[in-house]
Amino acid sequence: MTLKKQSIVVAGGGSTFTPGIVMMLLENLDKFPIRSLKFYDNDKERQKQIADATEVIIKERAPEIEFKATTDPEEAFTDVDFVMAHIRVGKYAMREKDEKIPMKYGVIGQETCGPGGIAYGMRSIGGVVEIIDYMEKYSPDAWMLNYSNPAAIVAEATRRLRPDSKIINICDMPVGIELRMAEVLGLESRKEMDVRYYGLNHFGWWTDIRDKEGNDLMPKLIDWVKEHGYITPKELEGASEEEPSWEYTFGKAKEVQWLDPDTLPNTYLKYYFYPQDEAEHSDINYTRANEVMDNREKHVFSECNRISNIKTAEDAKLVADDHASYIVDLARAIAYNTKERMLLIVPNHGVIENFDAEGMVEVPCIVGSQGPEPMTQGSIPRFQKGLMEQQVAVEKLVVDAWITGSYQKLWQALTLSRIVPNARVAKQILDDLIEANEDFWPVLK
Ligand SMILES: NC(=O)c1ccc[n+]([C@@H]2O[C@H](COP(=O)([O-])OP(=O)(O)OC[C@H]3O[C@@H](n4cnc5c(N)ncnc54)[C@H](O)[C@@H]3O)[C@@H](O)[C@H]2O)c1
Ligand SMILES: O=P(O)(O)OC[C@H]1O[C@H](O[C@H]2[C@H](O)[C@@H](O)[C@@H](O)O[C@@H]2CO)[C@H](O)[C@@H](O)[C@@H]1O
Ligand SMILES: [Mn+2]
Repeated sequence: MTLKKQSIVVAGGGSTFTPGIVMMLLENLDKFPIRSLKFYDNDKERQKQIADATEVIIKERAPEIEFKATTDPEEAFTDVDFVMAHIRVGKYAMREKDEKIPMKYGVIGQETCGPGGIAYGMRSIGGVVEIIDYMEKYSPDAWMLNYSNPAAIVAEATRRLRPDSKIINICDMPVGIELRMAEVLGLESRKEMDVRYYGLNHFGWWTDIRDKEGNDLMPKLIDWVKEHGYITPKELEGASEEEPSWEYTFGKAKEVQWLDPDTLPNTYLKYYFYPQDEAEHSDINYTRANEVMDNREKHVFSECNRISNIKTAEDAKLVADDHASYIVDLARAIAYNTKERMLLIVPNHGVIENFDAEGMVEVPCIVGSQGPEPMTQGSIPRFQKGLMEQQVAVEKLVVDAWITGSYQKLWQALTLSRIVPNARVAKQILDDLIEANEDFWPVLK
């Protein structure tokens, strides 16, 4: 069967993840053929560095694909089937502030969790909605596959502000963890596992993992994780290629797992269970944003500029990663009705029987041309229900604050977060964040 060739625009073409997505798309042309690939960004210079290298790569490896980079929305979003969005409103400079301002008050600053995530969410909502509107104006039949973070707040905002839009919010943290689970189990691929999982984005639990013969893989995984977290056997023997802060996170997962011995946790729960540990472990003068600027950002841009300068990508050191494989799986599922089973962020609507119907939950879905069809997860225990009710209220209050311009709602959101110790500290952090974000947030009264 001849597969329809797709037209894609990457929104946030200057993203450090764009090369990985390009490499993954080029590795999958047999399964996901492409006629046109465009980049869109609001920072021409940043995007140009990635685009110039991509031009060399495509000329050498897939010259039949029409490639263009632009900052013009009409040019970018006309005649596309998919918008693959991974923007970072305010870029790393603002991520650095998200991470350092809370630390002034002894509170962990993090990209998508707690005060850092709330600040990031207040910046992202406008940028993501703008891209949805461009897509619907210029390619009304297209789907938006959104990676832009903080996915939980962006998902709640798009549910409220664009309820009928064809947008799917996704996260690759479960993918990254499942890759490690597969290594622990000695499996060839994480796709040999069928999982049951529920939660909010960056706030969930695996409850059942089986192989294709239906054998229960949870006991072996639980035995490993309660001892080692998601550190793999190879890493345990000292053969780690992971960045130290990520290795620390995967190791910390064991202390998170202890809270519910029958499940396996998303790594991000450490921020909600051990916020003080995370603040003590963090250096206000050099946070994750600094690590990313010094490593991933430097590597991606220097490698892209090298390729552009020598005008060949023969020895390109750009790799497709989990982030990329997932978005191709999702695009294929929609384009060709593959009925792929994937964790996606969708409106609850009864998927979790005893949880807020209007909460955006991360659960296994069967994906076809009509989009995601969630798989019900039944009732959840009091512990997780209590945690999720509190966290979803934080996320909803942030969207309330953005929509209404309410200082009070945002103060409530910060105060309600498990990561912030009290209302006074919440207000101190809020007032600093308002000042730092004056170019990005709506005016709060
Ligand atoms: N969902 C997930 O699991 C997951 C995984 C990895 C990364 N991400 C997210 O992907 C995004 C990109 O990450 P990164 O580290 O590569 O960031 P980055 O700063 O390297 O790239 C983001 C790009 O977005 C552009 N941009 C910012 N605001 C824009 C706007 N309003 N319109 C168009 N373009 C805009 C920037 O100019 C930049 O080129 C971030 O939101 C990050 O959190 C999500
Ligand atoms: O601190 P960063 O920018 O390196 O990562 C923050 C993101 O971490 C998760 O994505 C990971 C993914 O889980 C891992 O498997 C691999 O693909 O790297 C990604 C980026 O490092 C998380 O899901 C994202 O939401 C975060 O933005
Ligand atoms: Mn994520």
